[in-house]
Amino acid sequence: MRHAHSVEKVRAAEAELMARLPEGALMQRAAAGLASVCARLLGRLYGTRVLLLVGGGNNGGDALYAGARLARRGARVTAALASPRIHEEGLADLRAAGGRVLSFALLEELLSTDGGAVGTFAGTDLVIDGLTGIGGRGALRGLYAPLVRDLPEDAAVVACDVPSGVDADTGEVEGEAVRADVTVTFGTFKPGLLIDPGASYAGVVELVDIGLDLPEPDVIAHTTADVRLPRPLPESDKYRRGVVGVLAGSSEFTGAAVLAVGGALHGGAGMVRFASSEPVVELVRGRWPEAVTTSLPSDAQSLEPVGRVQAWVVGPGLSVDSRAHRLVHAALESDVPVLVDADGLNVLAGMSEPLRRGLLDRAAPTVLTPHAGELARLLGADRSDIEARRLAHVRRAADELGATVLLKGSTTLVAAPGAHPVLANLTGTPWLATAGTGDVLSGLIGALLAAGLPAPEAAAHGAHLHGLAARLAAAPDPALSPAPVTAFDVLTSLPAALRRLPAPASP
Ligand SMILES: NC(=O)C1=CN([C@@H]2O[C@H](COP(=O)(O)OP(=O)(O)OC[C@H]3O[C@@H](n4cnc5c(N)ncnc54)[C@H](OP(=O)(O)O)[C@@H]3O)[C@@H](O)[C@H]2O)[C@@H](O)CC1
Ligand SMILES: [K+]
Repeated sequence: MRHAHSVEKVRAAEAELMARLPEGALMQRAAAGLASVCARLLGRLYGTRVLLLVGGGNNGGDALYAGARLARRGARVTAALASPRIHEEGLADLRAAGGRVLSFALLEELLSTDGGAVGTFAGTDLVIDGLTGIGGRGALRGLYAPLVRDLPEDAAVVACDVPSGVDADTGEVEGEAVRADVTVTFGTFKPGLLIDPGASYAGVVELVDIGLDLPEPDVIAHTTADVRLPRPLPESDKYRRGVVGVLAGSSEFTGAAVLAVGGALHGGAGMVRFASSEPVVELVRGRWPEAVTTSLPSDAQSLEPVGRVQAWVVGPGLSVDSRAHRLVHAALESDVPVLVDADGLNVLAGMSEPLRRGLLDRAAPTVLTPHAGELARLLGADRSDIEARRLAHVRRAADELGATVLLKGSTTLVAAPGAHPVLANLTGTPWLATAGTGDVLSGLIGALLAAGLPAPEAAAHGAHLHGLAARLAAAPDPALSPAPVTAFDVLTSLPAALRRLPAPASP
């Protein structure tokens, strides 16, 4: 499990530790960790060319001390000073170790010429980015932005703590930011390293322990070893493994129903009950004879004819007409966990606030699985604002809507109401950005809810498995390059993804 803490918590833990350590000891721990990762990446240090991007804060200090360590082992180190104020002891140490310095004035002049710094930096083997760390705020200013634009293309880039230009707390990137191959982060992950767009700038993240004593994390991310599902016992019958009810599809959209039912079946449901209008039912029955189906008349008021279920999935391809409204109402008025997706969310977004609040105020858990556009409609917010500030919005949505909210995206986030850590799913892949994959996900999470998993876990584990399945579908053989996948490929790769999980936990 990866833990990430807010800047505020990191600063408090640092202050507490620094009070007990000799002056500068913590920075030396950070610099030693950074230098050792760089040395490992370079393999041979003697004669290699290292460029330090040095900002005006302690992040720059880390880079200078790490550069001095590399210089003492034979590397040719140059520090580009991007601020008129520089960590003095760090700079003195680099000079003492034989490092070269490109002063602020010279750098300013260089960056203002036509070719910028590109020519001067040519031949660099490794760049250490020490412009901003947890103290970085907003778009890069001054020399920082043009410097980042002029980085040598062939060099490996190692970010110190956080890629400069990425907001450590949120992953927001305003304008320019360093694209790192590796980020060496200190003490704990920062939320911005796990959440896009920041996560996509961080490359491989290496954690260096500097001895911080940290409280509860703000964001967590699972590895596959953390995804533990209940084990079906020898005496488990289909009811104990969980019966999922799927309410999906309309005359306009039929495929979503097939995919959602398939997601539930491949996700390990003991049984899937499916209900919709007759033509959709026929299609689902044709593809999944194992599903138990019910044709509902368009004016059906109750879900009683469908039979007893342990969780409902409502929404994929449902349309937003009066029938869709009745089905969403009926599912949410039940006493079992409900997942609302796609058109189900649009139905909720179209309701008056008091009506929606009343429906979502239920004893059993509710999971909502919007993408940014659907969440924007639900919260009355701007889609681009949701994309840029995903963490804040998913937290707010969970609290305001009183439900577990899974916000889809290249890093899918899961938040539950209250002060719990938000989960960032790291298995996502661009291959998942294709029509119908969301329908598979809703069926899959429905199966996990029906199996009795708490809502946040069902959503988190569902997202993990779904991403893993997409990766396996895109590249079944890791030696081959990945190929585009369809939602159906993701569906049929779910069993392979499930086989990668650790041995299931006993209930
Ligand atoms: N504390 C500790 O014990 C330890 C801390 N450690 C290290 O310290 C780092 C935190 O250091 P920090 O607090 O000095 O902040 P930092 O990230 O260097 O940034 C501040 C500088 O950046 C500038 N700046 C900001 N935004 C900017 C922008 N958009 N565009 C341009 N400039 C911008 C800002 O300028 P100003 O706003 O003051 O003009 C200021 O000069 C942390 O990430 C870790 O690496 C480790 O050694 C372990 C021990
Ligand atoms: K940095």
